[in-house]
Amino acid sequence: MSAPLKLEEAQVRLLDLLSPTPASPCPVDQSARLFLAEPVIARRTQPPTDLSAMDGYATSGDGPWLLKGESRAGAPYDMVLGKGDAIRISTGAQMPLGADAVLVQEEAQVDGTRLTATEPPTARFIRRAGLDFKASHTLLEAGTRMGAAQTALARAGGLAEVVTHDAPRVAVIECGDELARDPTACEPHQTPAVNGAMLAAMAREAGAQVRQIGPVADDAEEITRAILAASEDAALVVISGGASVGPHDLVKPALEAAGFTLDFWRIAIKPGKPLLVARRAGTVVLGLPGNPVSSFVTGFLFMVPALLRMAGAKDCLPRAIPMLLARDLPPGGGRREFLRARWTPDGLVAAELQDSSALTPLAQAQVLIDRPARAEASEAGAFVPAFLLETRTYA
Ligand SMILES: Nc1nc2c(c(=O)[nH]1)N[C@H]1C(S)=C(S)[C@@H](COP(=O)(O)OP(=O)(O)OC[C@H]3O[C@@H](n4cnc5c(N)ncnc54)[C@H](O)[C@@H]3O)O[C@H]1N2
Ligand code: MOO
Repeated sequence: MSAPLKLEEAQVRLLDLLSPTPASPCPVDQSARLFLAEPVIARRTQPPTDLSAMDGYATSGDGPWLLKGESRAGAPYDMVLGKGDAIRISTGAQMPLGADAVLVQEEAQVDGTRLTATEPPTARFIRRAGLDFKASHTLLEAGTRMGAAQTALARAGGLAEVVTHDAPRVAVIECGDELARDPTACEPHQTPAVNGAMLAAMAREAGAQVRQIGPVADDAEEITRAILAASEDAALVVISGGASVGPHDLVKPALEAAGFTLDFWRIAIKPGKPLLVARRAGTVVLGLPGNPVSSFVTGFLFMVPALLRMAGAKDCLPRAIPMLLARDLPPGGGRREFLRARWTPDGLVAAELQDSSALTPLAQAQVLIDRPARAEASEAGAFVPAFLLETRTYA
């Protein structure tokens, strides 16, 4: 049995087996959550001309000024201002030719057509043409995830369509004789099936189309059939449970029977050690350990990055950020550990209960603390690397 792989090595091995989905044009307004297959290039300059950043008066030269007219957003003043001239102007309206400053309304005094100022007008309140971007500039690179701000930028750049990768398809299988599909009808010898729904929710959040299969019994033939059915239309098949060493952990023999080759098995992290990756032609199977928290953590560290790779993301792996500890942490164990922690206004508080079956602390956690193997104790006030669970830390 080979030694468990280092986390980062295993992540790269998995990502290297996967490729992005095909690309197709998509209306900008419907592109949220998809990843760009081609860069977004500006078709226009923004702003296209100098604009006023304030409500007030566009002025030319020194005052007092003679008021000549008005420039409103959408209705510009189309004559040239001479020295000593001014016009009324609104925020976002075009500066007329010849104007060199803006006098804000609060500092203006108007008497008929005569304008005077309590403070001098300033060019700081002019938004210069091209301040935001110029035509032909790259606004968004390929591999960027579209969201609210990116939609706004692409539209401002004059685009109605962008080219995005199709949403990846993933099948999620859960196995175990003890799993009750219906949580309201769970016998004492059973446990409600949670991993399928949990992983499906994570995958949907990552932008994937999900097919959920199971619960499947601990039976090698049934698992083989489920894997074959799942791989018909999904390039990634995620199986939870049955990945360990017990006599009922049948995912490995089932994969072999379905014609898959094991790429690696076991990684040096807690929870999540007995993770496996196998492949056959264009299909990759990611086998996650059955303990629900192990499935969640490895879903976060492996499944979501895999889906992001398929979705065409530039950066697929989550990035840890240094975060302040609100409470002391005891020394780390022999395996690199991902601790469930709450992110309070005082800093991070790791859950007391770190058992890989315990869903209560998981559901209360906003953060996973990345604790190195054999870490020394850390004191409150120290910074530790941590992953935010519910943000766009991936891309
Ligand atoms: N002798 C050893 N035993 C175990 C080892 C080991 O190295 N040597 N590793 C342990 C570790 S670490 C983990 S993690 C688990 C993983 O085991 P499996 O992937 O085979 O998972 P199962 O045995 O099928 O289930 C474990 C546990 O989780 C519950 N479970 C499974 N699937 C679901 C689901 N879909 N919904 C809810 N709960 C689920 C299951 O009932 C078990 O309680 O192995 C250790 N053992
Ligand atoms: O690695 Mo297991 O996932 O510790 O519980």
